Amino acid sequence: FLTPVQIPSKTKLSTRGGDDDFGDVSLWRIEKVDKVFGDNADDDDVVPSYPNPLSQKARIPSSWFVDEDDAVAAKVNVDVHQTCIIDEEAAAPAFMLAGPRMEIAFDPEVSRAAIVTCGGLCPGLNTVVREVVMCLRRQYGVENVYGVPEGYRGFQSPEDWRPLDETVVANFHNLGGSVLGSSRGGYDTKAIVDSLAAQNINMLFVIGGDGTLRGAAKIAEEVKKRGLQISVAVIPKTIDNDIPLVDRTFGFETAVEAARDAINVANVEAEGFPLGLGVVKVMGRNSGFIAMHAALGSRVVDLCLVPEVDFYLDGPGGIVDHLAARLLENNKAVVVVAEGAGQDLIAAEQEEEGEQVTDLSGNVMLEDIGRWLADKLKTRLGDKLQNQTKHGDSVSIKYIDPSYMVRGVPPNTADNVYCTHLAHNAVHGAFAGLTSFVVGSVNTRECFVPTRVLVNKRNVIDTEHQSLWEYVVFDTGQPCFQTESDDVDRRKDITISASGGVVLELE
Ligand SMILES: Nc1ncnc2c1ncn2[C@@H]1O[C@H](COP(=O)(O)OP(=O)(O)OP(=O)(O)O)[C@@H](O)[C@H]1O
Ligand SMILES: O=P(O)(O)OC[C@H]1O[C@](O)(CO)[C@@H](O)[C@@H]1O
Ligand SMILES: [Mg+2]
Repeated sequence: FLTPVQIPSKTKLSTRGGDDDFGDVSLWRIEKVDKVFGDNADDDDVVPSYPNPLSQKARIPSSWFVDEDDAVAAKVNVDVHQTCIIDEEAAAPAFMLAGPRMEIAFDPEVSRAAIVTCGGLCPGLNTVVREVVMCLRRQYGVENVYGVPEGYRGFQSPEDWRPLDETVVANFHNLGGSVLGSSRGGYDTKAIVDSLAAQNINMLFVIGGDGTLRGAAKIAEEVKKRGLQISVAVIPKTIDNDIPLVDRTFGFETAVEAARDAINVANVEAEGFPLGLGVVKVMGRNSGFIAMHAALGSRVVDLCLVPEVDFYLDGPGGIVDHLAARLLENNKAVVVVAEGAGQDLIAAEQEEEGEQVTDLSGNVMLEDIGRWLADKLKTRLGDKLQNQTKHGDSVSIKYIDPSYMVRGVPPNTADNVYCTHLAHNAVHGAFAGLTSFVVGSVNTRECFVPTRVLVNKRNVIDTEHQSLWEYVVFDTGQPCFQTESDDVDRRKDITISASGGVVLELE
């Protein structure tokens, strides 16, 4: 599946020296997603082909259709002297460009599709469902589209599946939460594929986060093992933005706006009281993107704590000194703490290592860093600032945990537009006969990323390169807790995700 794109040997390529003629080199390798009808040459012969109904519509220009080898480069920073990659190993993958193909692999008249929403609720879930239905029915003429209720476990009760059409979903894009319902746990590969086969489904659209994606990869694998022709398309969803490689997940920006509102209230409270200290805890599980973006967006934050950067309370360079100085200087301060930050500090205080509590999906439940931090700061700053002010004020802590307020809201316009891109391209990918792919924006271009490239990886804040995190440290003036890691080659290592993230390999 690694088809190097050969450039004619006479192509002149500027390079840092040596002769200009490299002979045949691969400019990049295109990561091709799996095909529903088999991924080796013999199967290609049997891949059915139908004209895309879109191409029958007079007003659609042929330029709207995408060719097989159109791709999106995953790496955006390359060494300025190197305009092509000679060493195959160094070659960054490029991902297949999303979009409609002139020829499609499924007959729309007999296609039957299922849509499922899994994991935590997220602004935009219903918009994706709406747009998958609209694209299937209006652009491809598919009659039978079903909504699977309550996440993966809904496959076990096909009698509860909801027929979806343009009328049913008309107002979905204005609704928060999931009209179909979601859940955690309840995953059973065999039961899911049995149900897909029994209901003659040939396209499955899975909307979920990192956990859902792991499940979808297993479904696609089982489908392939059984020789079934079912396309499994994943639309990545999570307010945490912890899906790697893609620029962002839908719902994230809406959640950031809601978190920013909570931070602004904390600032109002902090400004309204002598030595007011606003402390805000925000969701994001093991990544700090919501905290980082909301802190930057509000511009009133003196300290932003994220899971990716360890911090300490006491002593030189600790957060207590930093906040004490800010409170004495401005008579107020605001702290944003991501819910996954500081878990090591809480664990260090617990006598014996407790049994890790997990949710129904196996996610480790987090300790409440917000309350823990507010309590610690109240005592430490109380002592430190005692009698430091004219009226002998002590610190006045205003603790805000917006919790589900950041994800239960309807999607903002930017997320609704993004959901439309993702949903329609998931349908185009399925009709192209592709499977086990995640549709997402990489360097602002929608493409199909093979699910296998994303499984067991997490998008985390990039604290090593010129990225958003640097602006946080500049803007808040907070202690920079990172040690200088000199083994980072700043030129070649890149930030793939536009939200200032890099890929963390999970063990
Ligand atoms: N490794 C796995 N294999 C199969 N299914 C999984 C796996 N991990 C999670 N799932 C299933 O995927 C679904 C969603 O997972 P999870 O609850 O972790 O939410 P998520 O998809 O990560 O979304 P979010 O992070 O936004 O909550 C659940 O039904 C869960 O059982
Ligand atoms: O929905 P639950 O099970 O309460 O889980 C909350 C978690 O879900 C998320 O909203 C999405 O993963 C996290 O940010 C948060 O920690
Ligand atoms: Mg998750």
